Amino acid sequence: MDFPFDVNALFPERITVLDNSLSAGRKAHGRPDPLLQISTVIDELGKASSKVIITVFLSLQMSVSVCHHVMCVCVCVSPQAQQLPAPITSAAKLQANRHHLYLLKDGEQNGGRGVIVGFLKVGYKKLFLLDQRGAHLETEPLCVLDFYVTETLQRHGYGLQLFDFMLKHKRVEPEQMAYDRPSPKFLSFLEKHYDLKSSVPQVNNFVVFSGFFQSRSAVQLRKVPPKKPEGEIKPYSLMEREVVRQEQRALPWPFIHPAGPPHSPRLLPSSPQSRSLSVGSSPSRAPLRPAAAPGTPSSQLSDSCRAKRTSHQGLVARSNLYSRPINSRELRQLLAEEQNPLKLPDHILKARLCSFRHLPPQRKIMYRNRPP
Ligand SMILES: CC(=O)SCCNC(=O)CCNC(=O)[C@H](O)C(C)(C)COP(=O)(O)OP(=O)(O)OC[C@H]1O[C@@H](n2cnc3c(N)ncnc32)[C@H](O)[C@@H]1OP(=O)(O)O
Repeated sequence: MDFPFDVNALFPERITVLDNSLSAGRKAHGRPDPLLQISTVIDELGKASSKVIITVFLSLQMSVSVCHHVMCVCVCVSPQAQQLPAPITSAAKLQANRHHLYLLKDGEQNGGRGVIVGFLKVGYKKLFLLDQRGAHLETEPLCVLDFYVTETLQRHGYGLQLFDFMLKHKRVEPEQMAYDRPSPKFLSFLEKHYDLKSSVPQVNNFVVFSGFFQSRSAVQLRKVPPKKPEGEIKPYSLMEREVVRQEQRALPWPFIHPAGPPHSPRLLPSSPQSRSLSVGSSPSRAPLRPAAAPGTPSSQLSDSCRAKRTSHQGLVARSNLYSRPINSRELRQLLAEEQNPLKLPDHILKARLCSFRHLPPQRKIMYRNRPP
């Protein structure tokens, strides 16, 4: 790839390592690095590399379209129109990340001004990977993120020169690295030059080879902590108990009881109507639902609830006539009187009696003294 400026002046070395400073090392002729030109080189290489990806993407897409919808093959005119990915490599992205970009030039070409042959971009990434046994590991390997050699110069050994340089520079072995969506050419390259062929299946786009997990120390591979053990998670039963406690606190007197024993069966706890079945006074909150039309099933239900509530208020009022805590027989009697003809189901009656029996003495006194 040639440029309208002197590549040799810009990049004195055969292979230049660029980082987020976009500095090419030695400054040519005492001048500051021509950032704009370096940015142009990176951007153009990034675009060229992404074209390869886009071509693969489009050919895959076309073949899928042809297979499944013979009549609906869409011709893609521009990457933007197809919402294809932006170049993986650009000057701006390099500046924004802690990656390293290796640039290979051929200084002899282009009338001695040199051409850019290709580039390789690497960087560390936090990855969750599966080992051969399927265990999740948190890793942060050096990853190959982008790799490109100009079309006309491929299969001339330039890729190998770049890759070998990077391995020495980073002091890393090929099997210790992860590869971000490697193309078939790149996979073939890795197999040919580094004998990397058996990859360990992953659920993300990264490819690692079998040596990856053996060659890493325990420090580099951190097992992803297992899901919280059951004991640490607040069990549902406890949460429910907490809810019950809150409900008990919220239950209007006298049907609350302080601890332990069974109490009124919970009937649709979220429904104000079901709540009012077991209360002795009107709900303090405004109704959550609009009033139902008369004659509808829900209006019948609320009528029945209202009647029951009135009945309970009556029960409270009558119990206040006693000058001592009433016993269960008396309560039963009161209930029978108050509920008639609205007979409470046995289990509710039983629960109420039970609830009453467990009222502490002071509550019973309050019960007695409570105004109607
Ligand atoms: C994580 C990523 O970056 S994935 C994207 C990788 N990049 C690409 O696919 C872009 C297009 N391809 C290229 O730019 C280059 O082919 C690279 C970077 C993959 C390899 O660079 P090269 O200079 O071609 O590699 P080099 O000459 O050192 O090695 C040649 C070997 O690479 C593989 N290879 C290179 N080109 C091809 C090709 N067209 N078809 C199949 N295999 C190929 C082969 O194994 C080849 O050996 P062979 O010729 O004996 O079959």
